[in-house]
Amino acid sequence: MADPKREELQVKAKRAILVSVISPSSHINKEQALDELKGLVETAGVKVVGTLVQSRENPHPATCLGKGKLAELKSMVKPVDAELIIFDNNLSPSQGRNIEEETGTIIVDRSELILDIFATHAKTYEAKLQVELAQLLYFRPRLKRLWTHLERIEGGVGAGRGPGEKQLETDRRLLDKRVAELKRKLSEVEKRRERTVSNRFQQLTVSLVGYTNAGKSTLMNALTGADVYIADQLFATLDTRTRRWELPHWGEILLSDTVGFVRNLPHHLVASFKSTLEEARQADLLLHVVDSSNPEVEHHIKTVNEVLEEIGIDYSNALLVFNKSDKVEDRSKLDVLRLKYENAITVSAVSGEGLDRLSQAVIDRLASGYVIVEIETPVGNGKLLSQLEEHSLILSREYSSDDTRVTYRARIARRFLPVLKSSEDTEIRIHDDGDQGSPNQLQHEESIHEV
Ligand SMILES: Nc1nc2c(ncn2[C@@H]2O[C@H](COP(=O)(O)OP(=O)(O)OP(=O)(O)O)[C@@H](O)[C@H]2O)c(=O)[nH]1
Ligand SMILES: [Mg+2]
Repeated sequence: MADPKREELQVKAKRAILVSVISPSSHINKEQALDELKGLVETAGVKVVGTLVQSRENPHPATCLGKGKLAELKSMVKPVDAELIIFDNNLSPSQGRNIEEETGTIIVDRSELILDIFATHAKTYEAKLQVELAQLLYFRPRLKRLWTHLERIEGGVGAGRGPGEKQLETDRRLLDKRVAELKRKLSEVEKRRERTVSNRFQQLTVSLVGYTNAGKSTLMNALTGADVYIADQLFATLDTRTRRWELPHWGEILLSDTVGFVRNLPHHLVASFKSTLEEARQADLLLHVVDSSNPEVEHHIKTVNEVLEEIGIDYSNALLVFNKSDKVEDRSKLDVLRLKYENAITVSAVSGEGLDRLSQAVIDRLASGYVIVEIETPVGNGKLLSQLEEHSLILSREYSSDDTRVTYRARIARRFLPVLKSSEDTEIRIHDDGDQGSPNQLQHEESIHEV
């Protein structure tokens, strides 16, 4: 069921020249400049037929490339039969138009390309709404150019002249209407999600975040087993990116996967993907997965942290996971990284190396925020039971021999401890040991209430 409106916005041409304008002081050198873009382009199903990199202090305000390079680009198009030119830079609407006029070829910039990839990959209802919204917002100021695309694609007469202002006005109004409609639908979905997420208080959640291609999904499969999609009634509203993860000697938690980050993420996309990252915002712990075999690893870490900050997710407690250790050729580089990021865990989602250590580190992190409580109370203390059900995970109930009293054992976040009020006939004991809350190993006891 292709949505014709969306179809129009997708890159259809298949042969492309890739272009990048980089600053001479950039950490990226000319040879590497297009590596990432090549990966993105291939994901979009486009064939690279030529490349051009210019080192320039600042992109030219009118054409991004300097005059000479622009002429060079123009001369490259015909011999290789390029159907479009893809810039690694983000172009202003007028830069895009100018380059298009100069080269006579469709121009796609970094944001458009990423939007296009997201549009093809969006699977869930919400993701589709978000991508469409992001696309419309991005294209709005570029409508004029888009019309030129369409005319060229259809080989229409008057290519390059663009539609009359009147037509543009009508289009903008239609577009604004659709934007409003998408926003309304999204806010409904968000409300529903908020409810689902907050209902899941008792179940601890860990979220995987990280640069695109770091191996988040692979790690998710390795940790949770390939086919354990959630089919349980209670979580029926979750999509398949959240799975159960059985931590040894700890119990079951939820692990959720998120969309990958890239540098220069289109601004509108960041905003509209905020709610997709709601899982990450509510998570008890973030696992920040990085591809430790990638030479850009430190920049990836920085980018991810910047995006997290931009969308208001606290990453100070994230646990860094150096993935793909099997692929690292120069182990000494990995050692340097590990010295720098001392608490990071090194793993390979493919070979399984380090996964046990990762589970243990996750348990240690989660445990520090939780304690086990033992509460003895008369049977029928409904108020206490409902408090426990709301704020803790009940691990066991045991009745006294005459069935008049019950002892609950429950795991509760420290911050919720004040909720539990002792009374004359209720005794609360907190088990707070080095293992902080592992349900199987209770040692030291600390009583907050003496009967
Ligand atoms: N050698 C090696 N390859 C890995 C490892 N983990 C993941 N990969 C590969 O890296 C590629 C990307 O893996 P994904 O799991 O899709 O990465 P992702 O982080 O989910 O990517 P996005 O969903 O695009 O953000 C795949 O080809 C994986 O097979 C690993 O530990 N070692
Ligand atoms: Mg993935």
